[in-house]
Amino acid sequence: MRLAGAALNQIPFDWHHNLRTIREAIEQAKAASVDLLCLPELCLTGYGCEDLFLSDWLSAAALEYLQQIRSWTDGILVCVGLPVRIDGRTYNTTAVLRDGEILGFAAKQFLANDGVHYEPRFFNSWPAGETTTIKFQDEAWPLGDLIFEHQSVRFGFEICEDAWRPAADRPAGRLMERGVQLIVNPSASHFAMSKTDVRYQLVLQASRKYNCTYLYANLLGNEAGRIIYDGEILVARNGHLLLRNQLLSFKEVDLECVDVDFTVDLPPTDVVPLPAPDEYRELNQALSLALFDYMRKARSRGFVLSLSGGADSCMCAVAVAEMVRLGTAELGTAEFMRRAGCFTAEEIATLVGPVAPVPDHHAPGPKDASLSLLNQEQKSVNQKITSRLLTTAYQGTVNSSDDTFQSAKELAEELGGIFFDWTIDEEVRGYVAKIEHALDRPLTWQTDDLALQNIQARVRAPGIWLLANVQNCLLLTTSNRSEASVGYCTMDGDTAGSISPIAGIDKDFVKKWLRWAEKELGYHALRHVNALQPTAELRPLEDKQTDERDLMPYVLLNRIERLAFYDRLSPRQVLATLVREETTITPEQLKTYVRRFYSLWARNQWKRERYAPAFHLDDYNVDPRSWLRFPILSGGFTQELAAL
Ligand SMILES: Nc1ncnc2c1ncn2[C@@H]1O[C@H](COP(=O)(O)OP(=O)(O)OC[C@H]2O[C@@H]([n+]3cccc(C(=O)O)c3)[C@H](O)[C@@H]2O)[C@@H](O)[C@H]1O
Ligand SMILES: Nc1ncnc2c1ncn2[C@@H]1O[C@H](COP(=O)(O)OP(=O)(O)OP(=O)(O)O)[C@@H](O)[C@H]1O
Ligand SMILES: NC(=O)CC[C@H](N)C(=O)O
Repeated sequence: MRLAGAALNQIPFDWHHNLRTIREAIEQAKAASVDLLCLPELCLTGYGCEDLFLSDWLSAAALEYLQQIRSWTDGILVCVGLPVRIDGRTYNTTAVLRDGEILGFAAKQFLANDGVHYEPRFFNSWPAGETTTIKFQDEAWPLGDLIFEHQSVRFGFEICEDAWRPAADRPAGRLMERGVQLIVNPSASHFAMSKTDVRYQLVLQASRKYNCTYLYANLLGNEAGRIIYDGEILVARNGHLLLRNQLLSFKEVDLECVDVDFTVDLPPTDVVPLPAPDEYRELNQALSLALFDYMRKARSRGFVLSLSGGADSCMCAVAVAEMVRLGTAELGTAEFMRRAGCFTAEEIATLVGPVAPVPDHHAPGPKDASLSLLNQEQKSVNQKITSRLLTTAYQGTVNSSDDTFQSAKELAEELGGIFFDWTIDEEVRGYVAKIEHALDRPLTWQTDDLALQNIQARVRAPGIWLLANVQNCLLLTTSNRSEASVGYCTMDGDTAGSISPIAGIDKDFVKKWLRWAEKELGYHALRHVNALQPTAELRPLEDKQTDERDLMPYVLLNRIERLAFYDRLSPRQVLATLVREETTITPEQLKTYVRRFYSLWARNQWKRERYAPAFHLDDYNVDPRSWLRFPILSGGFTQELAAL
């Protein structure tokens, strides 16, 4: 039997788009003589419809649209994910279609309720062993804990989270008792660095443990704004890996197939581990794809960035250039520009000649392209595209240094982005003078340190917003997770913007990634920033302000953050862990850092609530709208910290 999975890049309740990609996948599968095709979880509506899943109309519309898909399934069995609402309860299901008929709906039994997932808010879990009937017009179909048969192969479902539960709970064991040979898993499993390894083990070990064939297909791309899907497709049999695709493709449909002969036994084998994932490369691909999808789905014309020459803004700039490099390498220049949605046919023709009307489904995947050196011609084409998609500005003050200016200017030139440079001292002086006049006293660094820092960061916002508005672009804000944790940012100043691409990753990782990008991606201009200490450059230069002097070493900040909010330890436990781990810092100093972290954390929840939408990239983040909820007003750990 020829099995296929198709990763789809969907958009919440964009029926036209979602049906088009589903149809495209089915057509590709038919052309490849596929017998059974698995599409991702909830691919008909999109996974990220949020509270709309609670409305009657969304599921009703999905069932209507499912009827259109029936006629595309002649000669093939297709699994299509959609919500079904029965008696005011919504179930997360996969419809099984064949030869124009709906055979039934398998329903998800375990709902994802951790990290970025809030499924129990929208869905009800389906009880194991039960079935019901749903009616539509004059037809009725079974729904629930079902098994199916195709070409004499019995198969059943685990829908995403179903497979992440302990062996005693998950459906697989019960499916085996019912004689199933194939488990199909349609998923919407969010990207996080290194997560592919966990998924690989899950699928391979299940195929081994249950002595079965396991077919897994994930969603693809930045579906709804924050969460990225890597489009992983896996097929395993009795511990053998039969198929694993390139992840994080820029294609809308990534179909992969493999033949399995169910009439012949395959002796079980121990699972061969994957090589350790390269997180720098993974992040590069995920960030590039996330930006591309966000830009085109928001119907924007590119990005504007206040480029300080420091680590955070340099990383954001490189990410846009990498979006162009990886996207053109996989899709080809013309198709990349067409999909970006903001280039005219004339612009595309000028850069690449006559536009190819049909995308090439067999173009190499992102892995092939990610680290290969570009020829000079493609490099120059990419720079021209980047000049349309990235506008940057250095906005200096008397506190800015030549080092950061050079870093910003050279990087923008190397990437091909537009670079402007102006100073904001006049505006800062204007505001300060107004307030001095109003208060009838001078503002000084001795009395008004933070306020004088913040006004500089804020004065940078209106100009860069104006530039973004006139160009119809998204303003990138450069905050990282470490800054977000301790509120080391000026609200409505350097937080101003419409997306925060790197707010999910910590500052230490940002610095390491930039060193990797200089060496592996060959961006030589990064040598400047890689030689700099992170600094806000908001105090007079002779003050030698650095982030780590204001706060604490970033590695330590990151460790405290993880212990406190990923491992969920108490302040006392965090301190005890640090004292055990850190041999070069005194316990008294560690106590100061722990106290500083927790008080800044609690005081700055309101800032995290106001960050621009951020991508989920690491195994956790501090965004209250995706991973980590925390009260805005609280006791602030006062007693816990006093007791340390
Ligand atoms: N719970 C709450 N809900 C709502 N608002 C609350 C609040 N608690 C305080 N506030 C208000 O917050 C305001 C203070 O916040 P805000 O004005 O943002 O400023 P603030 O947090 O006081 O200071 C900003 C910090 O970020 C650092 N910074 C700024 C800019 C750039 C960089 C860099 O790394 O480049 C670093 C700077 O060195 C300083 O340490 C006050 O007006 C206060 O009333
Ligand atoms: N001179 C400047 N010109 C333009 N933008 C600036 C300037 N200084 C600060 N900014 C903006 O404010 C943001 C916050 O500054 P921050 O210091 O946190 O980041 P960074 O300068 O990119 O990195 P680092 O902290 O490593 O120096 C910058 O990323 C940038 O968008
Ligand atoms: N959609 C889901 O059920 C996803 C949950 C699963 N734990 C994952 O992260 O992949």
